[in-house]
Amino acid sequence: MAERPSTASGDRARTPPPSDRRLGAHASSPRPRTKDSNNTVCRNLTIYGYCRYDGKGCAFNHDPQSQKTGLNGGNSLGRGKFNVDSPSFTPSTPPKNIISPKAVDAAPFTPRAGTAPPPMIGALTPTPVQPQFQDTTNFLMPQPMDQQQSYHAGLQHGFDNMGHGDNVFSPTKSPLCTNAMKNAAAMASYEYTSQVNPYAQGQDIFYQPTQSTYTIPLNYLNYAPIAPYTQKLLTFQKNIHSFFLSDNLREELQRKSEAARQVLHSSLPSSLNEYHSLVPLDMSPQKSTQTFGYSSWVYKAFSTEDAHIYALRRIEGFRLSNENDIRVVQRWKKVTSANIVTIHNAWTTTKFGDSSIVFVYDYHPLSKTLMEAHFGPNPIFAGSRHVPENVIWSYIVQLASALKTIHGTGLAARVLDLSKVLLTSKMRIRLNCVGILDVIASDPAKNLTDNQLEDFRKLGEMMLAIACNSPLAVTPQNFTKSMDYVGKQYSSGLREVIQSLYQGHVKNIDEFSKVIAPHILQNFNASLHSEDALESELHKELENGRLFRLVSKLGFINERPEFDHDPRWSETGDRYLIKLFRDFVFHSVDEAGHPVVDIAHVVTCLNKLDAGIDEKIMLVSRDSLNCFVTSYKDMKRNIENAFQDLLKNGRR
Ligand SMILES: Nc1ncnc2c1ncn2[C@@H]1O[C@H](COP(=O)(O)OP(=O)(O)OP(=O)(O)O)[C@@H](O)[C@H]1O
Repeated sequence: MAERPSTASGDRARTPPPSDRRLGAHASSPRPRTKDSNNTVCRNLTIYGYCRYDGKGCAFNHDPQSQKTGLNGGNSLGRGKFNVDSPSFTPSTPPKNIISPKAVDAAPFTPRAGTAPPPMIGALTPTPVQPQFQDTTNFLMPQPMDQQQSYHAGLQHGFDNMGHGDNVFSPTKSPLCTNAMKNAAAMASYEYTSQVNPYAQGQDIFYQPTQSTYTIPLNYLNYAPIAPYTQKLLTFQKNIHSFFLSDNLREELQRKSEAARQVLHSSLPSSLNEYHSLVPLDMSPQKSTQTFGYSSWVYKAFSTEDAHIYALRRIEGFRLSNENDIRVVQRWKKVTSANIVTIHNAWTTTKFGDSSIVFVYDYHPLSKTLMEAHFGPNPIFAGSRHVPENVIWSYIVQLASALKTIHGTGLAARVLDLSKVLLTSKMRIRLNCVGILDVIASDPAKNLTDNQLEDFRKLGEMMLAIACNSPLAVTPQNFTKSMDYVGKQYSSGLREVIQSLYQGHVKNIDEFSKVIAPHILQNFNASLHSEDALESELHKELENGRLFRLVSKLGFINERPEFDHDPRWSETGDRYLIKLFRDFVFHSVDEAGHPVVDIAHVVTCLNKLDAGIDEKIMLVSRDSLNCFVTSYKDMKRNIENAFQDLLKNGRR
């Protein structure tokens, strides 16, 4: 058997459509039959002027003479019976129905259905097929393609390979797939057409197009998962996790969402400025005045201005003596860093029955302070003998990043303390309560440089406490013992960094950044990995959102009670097919009549429907007496028409 030409240069024209390869060698090939091909001028000559497979297996006619003389009618070059040299056409008898000149005054034609595509008669009228068609061998034979179709399919197939090469949704290969499904899928003849542009049907309220034209019909709707791939599966293997957000991430997000929406009836003020529904976040009964010199309280609250959730920190019993002190908040508002909890506002209030000052910060649900995370009742590294070194480096790098921003703005953090650093998600920390001390304890005697040096010293103290797993390790009398412990458990690099921070040898953030540069790069790499993983997760949900909209459409259309008595709604025409299609997608049964619950099948069908591909499907009536052969493309149009009908009468 001559080898089939298939190159990237356009000769792919004769590459069989995917269905051929998928269905095996017995499926008929779209290659031209020898008898016809001898006479048919090779299309590559027409397009490229030559055929690189001339004499190497291409079965078409490559004789330039035959093109000139119009062999086979010469129609492939437009030089057949009728061409530019033909004499002009004069009818031998005058036409009977001549259009009257009055027709010029006729009203212009306005299509009733707006821009909706014209219905295809064949598709609107389902053709009952007798049950003997269940002999699927009939369907295994794809229609022979003419040269034009073949060329088109070749191009389309080449394009399709870009995003769909692995055929991840081939139901015929799915291990979960039943024979009933396989039969239906085997009937498929994949002839992707260039007309399918799912976003170009401007009537769809779910897919409002932003651009009206595409030069290439991009097939956006084929599912193509992106790296990183957590599991190595074969192309035909799929599991439920490949379609949805991972369980752990989903649970974490759900729990955060639940915490954010929590409300509580309490004796707290019902509102503070534009904030309402206060929920206390500070559960510890002991109030320490160590950081601010005052007791502080934290509440979650909703804003009436933007409906976002914020954390309000109240400093109890503070009386503002100088109005200018609060202005520094404006400077702090401009300090934006991924490692700082952003401050938004501050004002004084007497609503708590005393004179307090309230600072507004971003709210990070379910966050813990480093003090709670490492020394609270459920420490995060309870199982291990000491905190892993990479965790401590990550803390150092993140807090150095916060200090770089703060010091670079001409400010000092002044709140580096284990109880003022929030762990907002895994290994992700943010410096909290920035700006408070500049308002309530402005100290003109201490200049900015002193405060910045103090920031480094405090950072050293925090890291020493975490490395030794004890807040008491930082006292001057324990220092030598603590450093010995760090020297034994961790690398000399970490020991030196902690020691120089603690002893005040670090003078500025740029110098310090150079010392920890290798760890900054390591952290940067880790955060890019994490970003990739999250993007991959996001990508899965993107597909699900689209499919959910499609399922919603089906739900809107099927089994509408108000049309129950209208036989035209669900038992005839398009809607009947939609109903059967719904059965095909969701209500499949295996050979023994048992329900098939296979989400891979559902996702596959919905993706194909959304893409509106030409693949054929067989829909069987519920009494099994009739079968209908239709295509996803027709189903897509039917559903769209039915949905548009609903919209015409309904309220949105
Ligand atoms: N911006 C915020 N978003 C979400 N939760 C926060 C925020 N700020 C603080 N919290 C939470 O509120 C709780 C109390 O925080 P706080 O800073 O008062 O710690 P603390 O250990 O009680 O300190 P102190 O003893 O100084 O009051 C902590 O569990 C913390 O996670």
